[in-house]
Amino acid sequence: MTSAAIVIEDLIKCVNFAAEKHKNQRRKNPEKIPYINHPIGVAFILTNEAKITDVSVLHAALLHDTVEDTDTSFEEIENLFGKTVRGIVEEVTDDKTLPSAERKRLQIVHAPDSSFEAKLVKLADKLYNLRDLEKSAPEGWSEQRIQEYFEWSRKVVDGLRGTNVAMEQSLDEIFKKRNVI
Ligand SMILES: Nc1nc2c(ncn2[C@@H]2O[C@H](COP(=O)(O)OP(=O)(O)O)[C@@H](OP(=O)(O)OP(=O)(O)O)[C@H]2O)c(=O)[nH]1
Ligand SMILES: [Mn+2]
Repeated sequence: MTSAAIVIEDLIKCVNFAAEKHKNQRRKNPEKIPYINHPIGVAFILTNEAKITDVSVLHAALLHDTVEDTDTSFEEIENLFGKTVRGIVEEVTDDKTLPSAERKRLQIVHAPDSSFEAKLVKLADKLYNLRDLEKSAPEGWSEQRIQEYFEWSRKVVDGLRGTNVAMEQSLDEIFKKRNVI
């Protein structure tokens, strides 16, 4: 097989793995979109808008919520996709045993110390989620909760800057529209 064929085969294996893991989950918005649309959309922002070709980053984008939100373990990811991908996924995974407010605080604190690869995944994750929020918010979210998510995201993104011009510009336009500047 050519190296291009190996890369494609590995990426399809990864999309399939993420789809299996998220198969019973839906997004929280009223449309109940399949959860897998989110990790695929994050990977697509990275290829299409951020012009990222680092395959480990694309794998990590596809897998970024599997440990946080499904029964997937870091060992499983390492066995199937290698140590580099495992490392990036570990960096972008919140500790779900902590209360939500503490997880949110830690995202702000840890953002500047993240690797370049993890920062790329985090920027794309935030961009996808903020665009999603602009379209239709999760059921039960008040205007205040939506605004707080924008304000918190701004603080996380501030710690991720200097990583990718295209994504940071798109995020800044969203923050400006929301008066979070
Ligand atoms: N905007 C939006 N978000 C949804 C929807 N369905 C699920 N989510 C997920 O919910 C998370 C944001 O909701 P919160 O209530 O703030 O998060 P929490 O569960 O971690 O406390 C995001 O997690 P995450 O991807 O891990 O990112 P992060 O917010 O933890 O950085 C996002 O992917 C939806 O319909 N719209
Ligand atoms: Mn996510």
